[in-house]
Amino acid sequence: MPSVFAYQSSEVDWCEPNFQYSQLVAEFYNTFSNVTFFIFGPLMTFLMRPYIQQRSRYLYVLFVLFTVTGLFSMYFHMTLSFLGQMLDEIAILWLLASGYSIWLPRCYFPAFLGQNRSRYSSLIIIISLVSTFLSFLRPTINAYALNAIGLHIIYIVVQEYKKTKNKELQHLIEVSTVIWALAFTSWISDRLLCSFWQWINFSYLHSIWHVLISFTFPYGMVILALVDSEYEMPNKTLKVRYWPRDTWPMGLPYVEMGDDHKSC
Ligand SMILES: CCCCCCCC/C=C\CCCCCCCC(=O)N[C@@H](CO)[C@H](O)/C=C/CCCCCCCCCCCCC
Ligand SMILES: [Ca+2]
Ligand SMILES: [Zn+2]
Repeated sequence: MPSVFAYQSSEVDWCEPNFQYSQLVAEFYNTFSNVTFFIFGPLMTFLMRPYIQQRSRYLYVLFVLFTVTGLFSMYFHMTLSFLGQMLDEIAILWLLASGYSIWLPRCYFPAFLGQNRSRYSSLIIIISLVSTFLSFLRPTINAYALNAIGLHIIYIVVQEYKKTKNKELQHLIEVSTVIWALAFTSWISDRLLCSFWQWINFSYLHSIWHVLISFTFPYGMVILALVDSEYEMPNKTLKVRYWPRDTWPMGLPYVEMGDDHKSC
């Protein structure tokens, strides 16, 4: 039984040919396409810190986990080791869990919890701990399970799209859902259609997944903050801004705290 640290000790191997450019980097493009995680993670943390300090400092955990996920994904693709795979997938699990515990609107809580967020968060922690142990039983299905959670997040967001009258929120949901759909299509194509992609000598879809899914993070943070504020901070206004300039045709969305509504 090879060591969990050993190169290619994971049962998962992506479509990109291995060790094409270096004996130290198994999948070159899949390794370095994670760089956007190291840009968006710290940048979004900096841009959204006024919101984080008003809403919940636990959001720093989510933002840090996003950056750490990119680091573990880089290590995973560099080595294709079992340790790399598990670090990557467990980081994603806890990233999603932190988002669920802070931002899932109470109306989606299981009925037996009532509207009690602290009891709900305790349930999320228990489920995440159990899932962490279960992830070692059939590691090859972990990523599919994590994508199924992603699909649930999209479902929640689409339900909120139907409820809201906020045109800017609707636009952000439309854009992020298209980005996520393109990302997931790239991910599943790399997994299931690798022989075709290798035949046409284009086996870089998983690298495209990394870049596209990293873009869902800024959009996801803004969407969930706007949705959450309608339920949890109805008297506060959030302003959507775009980095580096609002006036630029393309930019990274983030939220700023607006002036409080003074209820008379
Ligand atoms: C109410 C719930 C709030 C939850 C908010 C969470 C938002 C998280 C946003 C982005 C997370 C990106 C994580 C990407 C993982 C990158 C590492 C990677 O590629 N790992 C692969 C191996 O290298 C592995 O095979 C991937 C496994 C699948 C990961 C599934 C992630 C689901 C992300 C769902 C994003 C929904 C965004 C919704 C936008 C409105
Ligand atoms: Ca490979
Ligand atoms: Zn990857």
